[in-house]
Amino acid sequence: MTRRVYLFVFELFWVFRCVLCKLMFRSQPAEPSLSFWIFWMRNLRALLGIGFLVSSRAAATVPQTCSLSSSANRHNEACSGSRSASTMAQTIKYLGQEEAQKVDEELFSEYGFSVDQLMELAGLSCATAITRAYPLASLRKARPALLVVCGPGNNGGDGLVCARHLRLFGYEPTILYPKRPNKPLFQGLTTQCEKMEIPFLTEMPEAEVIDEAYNLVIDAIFGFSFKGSVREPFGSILDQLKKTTIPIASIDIPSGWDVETGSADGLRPDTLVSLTAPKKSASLFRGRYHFLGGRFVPPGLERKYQLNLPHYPGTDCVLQL
Ligand SMILES: NC(=O)C1=CN([C@@H]2O[C@H](COP(=O)(O)OP(=O)(O)OC[C@H]3O[C@@H](n4cnc5c(N)ncnc54)[C@H](O)[C@@H]3O)[C@@H](O)[C@H]2O)[C@H](O)CC1
Ligand SMILES: [K+]
Repeated sequence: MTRRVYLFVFELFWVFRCVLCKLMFRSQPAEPSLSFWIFWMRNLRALLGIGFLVSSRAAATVPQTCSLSSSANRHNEACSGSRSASTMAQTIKYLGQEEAQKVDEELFSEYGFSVDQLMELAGLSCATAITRAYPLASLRKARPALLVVCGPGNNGGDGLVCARHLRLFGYEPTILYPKRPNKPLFQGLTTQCEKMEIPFLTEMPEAEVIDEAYNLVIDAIFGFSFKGSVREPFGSILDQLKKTTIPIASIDIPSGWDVETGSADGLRPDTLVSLTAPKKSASLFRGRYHFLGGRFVPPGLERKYQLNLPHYPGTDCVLQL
């Protein structure tokens, strides 16, 4: 600490000298090198760090300071260390259906989010997870073609957003969207995809055609509001998907699975992207990649539902579990 104070005084002196030279002689002392300035900034930051440490110790009642973003990475690293240590001891919570719906409702009613906001973040998380699990260079077919199957609720909306981002990431998604809700949100998302020149299919291809034409299927049919036995046209669509051999990436829940108890003869996705927090059925997921996405949970909501979410690294919107 004494060394840091000494350095800081020295650096202040240097700056003062520069200013003085400039004013008195309209000249500059030997130009400090870039490495000098980096050195100077680092130590100034270190000194400010000391100040922050002292003031945060004094304010011992402030429970969590990790959400401060601009106190440099050094602070974030310190937080991530302590946070991951604490979350390692507790395990991430797997939500039941009702609880998942309550968390969702509270995000809108108590925390002021809008659906399209969260859908955008959820869809971006899914697209990012897909780029991690299936990078463009790893795809087997000459064209980076993907099939995105969208259902009638918000899970389908996540699929549309995901497709749009994947298009921007260099993939070639094609969308099947057989039941389109008559709401401005979904109409807007559909228009955006059309304007991104993403083709829409009018009917579900046979499993062999899918295997031939695409590298991956993105399953955005049902999420945490799915209940009962599957109604048409989704029964036939899921039957085809079960027969495909290319990987399936499911958004939030493998479609057709009971949200809590899964399905013995349902889809077997290769990837699952759980949004906000995994649902109970995710414990039965046996694919290769399980990601957590939807990095938008406010701390109060996380505490209330004891979600024990793991720490997302840096600015990532997705985390492999
Ligand atoms: N908080 C978050 O994490 C967010 C998650 N998002 C995504 O939203 C879905 C949940 O959306 P919701 O609209 O509530 O439900 P679903 O998409 O699961 O589908 C409802 C839709 O499906 C029909 N349906 C239900 N059961 C059946 C059935 N047995 N057969 C046929 N059709 C059925 C129902 O009638 C509705 O039309 C969540 O999983 C996330 O993916 C948000 O995007 C952002 C916030
Ligand atoms: K799904």
